[in-house]
Amino acid sequence: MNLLSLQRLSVRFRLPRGVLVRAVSEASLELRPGRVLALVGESGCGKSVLASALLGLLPANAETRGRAVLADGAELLGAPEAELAGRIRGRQLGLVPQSAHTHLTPVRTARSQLVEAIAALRGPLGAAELAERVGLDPADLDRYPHELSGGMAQRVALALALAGDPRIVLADEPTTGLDRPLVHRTVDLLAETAADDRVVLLITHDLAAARRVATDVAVMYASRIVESGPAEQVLAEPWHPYTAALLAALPDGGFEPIPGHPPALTELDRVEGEWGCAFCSRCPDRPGFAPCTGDPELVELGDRAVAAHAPC
Ligand SMILES: Nc1ncnc2c1ncn2[C@@H]1O[C@H](COP(=O)(O)OP(=O)(O)OP(=O)(O)O)[C@@H](O)[C@H]1O
Ligand code: NI
Repeated sequence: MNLLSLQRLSVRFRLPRGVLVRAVSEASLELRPGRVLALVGESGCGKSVLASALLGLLPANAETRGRAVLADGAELLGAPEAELAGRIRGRQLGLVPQSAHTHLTPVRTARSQLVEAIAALRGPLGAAELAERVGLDPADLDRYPHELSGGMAQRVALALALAGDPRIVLADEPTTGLDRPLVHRTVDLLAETAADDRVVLLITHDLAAARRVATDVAVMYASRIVESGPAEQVLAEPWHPYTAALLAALPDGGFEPIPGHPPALTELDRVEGEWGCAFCSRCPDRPGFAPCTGDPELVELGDRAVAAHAPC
């Protein structure tokens, strides 16, 4: 059973003078209970836009296509704001923000913010129970945000995200700016959250953090998911040259940076039309200057999927 199923989700932004930004293209994902799905890829590839689409938080110039269906059959895309605010956000989908410290109101204790969230969302657990669930001493809830260590602030942020007892937790770059030990504690906490029969969508460009806790990985490049599957398989034996390049850029993968830059998201139709795949211009596997003859759409093979390259 899926808690959330994305079916060919696309998002584009309409800019003045008819310019279109293709931010998410045909993304399909299954979010299953007990799993941590890491959505990885370089900056600007569309990860946060995908999360915003699920939460109904896209700006007015955005257009969506495809489906995002909850376990009860509810469709998230295009759902009325009243339903999203009253029934979905916080209750079915919780959001762990990028920066826990700046997300908290500085002049109020953690407890008062948590109590308010529980009341607003009519959450089933009290503040002390939620604190315990995220490994926080309930006494620490009486601290003001500036009195919280980085680790405590992360735990408060997670407690806030869990206040409405959502089964789907979206964490968008929850480890940005943290030192390595705190990165580990934060993602371990998310993994514990998932073990509680929830699913965590961990959006990150920290592949090492993803490798630590993810059960599943989806790799995004220039608006498309180019590879997905069980984490241990995808990260040990990547099929897409972009996944391989990301792994080679890690310290223990050789520290080999990926040359060049992704194409502009306003240029993707042209680039894919010309080259078959948007990664081609950076692809180390590409023989000479022959374009990919593959289709950028995902092909499923068992529980893995990869954009079909005639090998780059
Ligand atoms: N309202 C908007 N109008 C036009 N373009 C937008 C809008 N919002 C986002 N974009 C573009 O969509 C693209 C995807 O952005 P997104 O924030 O999803 O990237 P990301 O993968 O989350 O990157 P990062 O790792 O930096 O967070 C970017 O090129 C961004 O400029
Ligand atoms: Ni290619």
